[in-house]
Amino acid sequence: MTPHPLPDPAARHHPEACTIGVDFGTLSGRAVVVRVRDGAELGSAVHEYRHAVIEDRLPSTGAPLPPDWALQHPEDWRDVLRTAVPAALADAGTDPVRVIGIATDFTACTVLPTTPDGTPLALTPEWADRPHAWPKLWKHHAAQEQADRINALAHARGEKWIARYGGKISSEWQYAKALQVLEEDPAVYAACARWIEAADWIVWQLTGAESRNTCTAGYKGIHQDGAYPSPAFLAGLHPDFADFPATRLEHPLSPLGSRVGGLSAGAARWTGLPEGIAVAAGNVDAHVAAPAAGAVENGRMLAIMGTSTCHVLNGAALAEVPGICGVVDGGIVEGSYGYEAGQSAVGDIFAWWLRQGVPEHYRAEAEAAGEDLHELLTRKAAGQPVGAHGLVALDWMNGNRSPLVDHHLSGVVAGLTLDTRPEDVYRALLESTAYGTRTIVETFEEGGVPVEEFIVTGGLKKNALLMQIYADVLRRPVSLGTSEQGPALGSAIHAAVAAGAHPDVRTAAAVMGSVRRHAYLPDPARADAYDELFGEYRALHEHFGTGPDLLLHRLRRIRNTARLAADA
Ligand SMILES: Nc1ncnc2c1ncn2[C@@H]1O[C@H](COP(=O)(O)OP(=O)(O)O)[C@@H](O)[C@H]1O
Ligand SMILES: O=C(CO)[C@H](O)[C@H](O)COP(=O)(O)O
Repeated sequence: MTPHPLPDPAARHHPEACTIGVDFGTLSGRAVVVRVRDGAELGSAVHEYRHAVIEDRLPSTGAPLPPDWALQHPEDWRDVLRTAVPAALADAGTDPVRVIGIATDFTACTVLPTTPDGTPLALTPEWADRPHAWPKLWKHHAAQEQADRINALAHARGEKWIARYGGKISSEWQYAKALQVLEEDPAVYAACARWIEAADWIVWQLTGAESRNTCTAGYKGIHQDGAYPSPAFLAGLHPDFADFPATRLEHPLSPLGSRVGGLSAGAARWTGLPEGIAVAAGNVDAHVAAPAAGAVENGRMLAIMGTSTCHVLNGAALAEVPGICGVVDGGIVEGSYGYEAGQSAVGDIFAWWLRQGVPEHYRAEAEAAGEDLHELLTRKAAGQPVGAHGLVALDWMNGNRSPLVDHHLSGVVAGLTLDTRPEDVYRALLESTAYGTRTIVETFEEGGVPVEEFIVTGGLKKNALLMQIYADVLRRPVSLGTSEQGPALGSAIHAAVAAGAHPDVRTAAAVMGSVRRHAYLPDPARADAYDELFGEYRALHEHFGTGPDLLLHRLRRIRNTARLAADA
């Protein structure tokens, strides 16, 4: 077969030159085609993962999964490349020859064990029946016990890096998950040649060669000051864990926006793109969005609001802020310290209430009105005065990522009466996530990292009531990234840099990114009313989230014991 002619280096200067950004979210992958000279989004497509989030049963055997597990299927990710990319090209009507580069971003820490050539253990006949062989999605929360031990030992040994992660490493990140595999299925751990973020694995699928990016290594892999945690520290967790980084992580790290290879012939066939075009280093679905939404300058916090929310923020100086997810030099963009915090469930909380708390006649009403349930409940909830429902909720249905870093906490709704309606609870849940974000903003400011602007991107920015609630609760304007696919646009921007169309991410962001500043302004009267309710939220936060013997932990223990006994 005659190989594809390698792309003409001059192609990057063609006025219709474009790049592809592919955003791998929790529930779907989204591809966009973006013109590099102005950031115009020429076309897009979405592909829903066939297996969505695997929480109940292992796909290969049907065996029940233990509580707090969350897996995904690697073929669902490859399907995005085979379907959403060609569909986005078709939607754009773009000749593939105009595409000069592709970049991807992924949820993180979504991590999987592979063979030396990158084959997921989950897709091998020998290991497919073992739950620990499967990719652990970022929201896999069954490694909290391992995370607790990691944190206790890090503080006991005075590890310098622990302060870079707010004083606590999350059970959602690479080490707790890997330690859980080692302790619960050592054979799988032994067969694992590479423990790799899906953000890097998908790039491996595009180029045919392994690469590792600085973003996931820094925020999820505890790579700080040029090194991973020491063998002495790791041996203190488990004697066979001492060489975990050296054997399963070690690889040269590629900066964000760098070219890590050319599109392989196989990936060219999947995607319909020219073989050899630039492929950018992998990235995280939150951090990647900063250049798309005017958030590369220091002090501009970007909230990527979807299933969960990530708050990414650049700062001029290194500060040790308690309870954040992490700070990495150049972790968002070169030249700044990149800070990350987050809420492990936001859209997921609203989806839960739509599934469980809405009566059938509401569904019928929505269908008759041609609305989805979010739109119906939002419309019903919009008119009531602040506080009229008498509710305050804790947005911890999937644990608390920041600032408590505890995924065995759970949600609370206070103030329920026999008159409470579904839209009242829906609104209280919307508000609870705003209170959680205000707690994070205040944590950064108290920690010495200024937050001068609050910008939103992600699927939730379309909910006008939610955005106005955030402006009122935060007592500050809410700006909006204008793209409907912020992370995917961010990836396309990184692809443009990798392809040489722009010299660096900051320059590309100025040309290709776009933000609608101060789209929502706080209403002083509502903001005053929310100050009182935020005070009640903080009282619940302290009561249920801090202290030595927590009711929510006891309930989690009782729940898990009962479920495991029932499955035995
Ligand atoms: N109108 C809406 N108002 C509030 N939440 C919404 C609305 N529409 C969808 N959602 C929530 O958005 C989440 C999906 O966010 P999205 O950014 O599209 O995906 P991902 O989290 O995979 O990146 C779901 O949890 C869903 O419940
Ligand atoms: O922790 C993350 C980034 O650091 C995850 O990627 C994020 O929480 C999940 O993304 P989404 O809510 O868009 O599905």
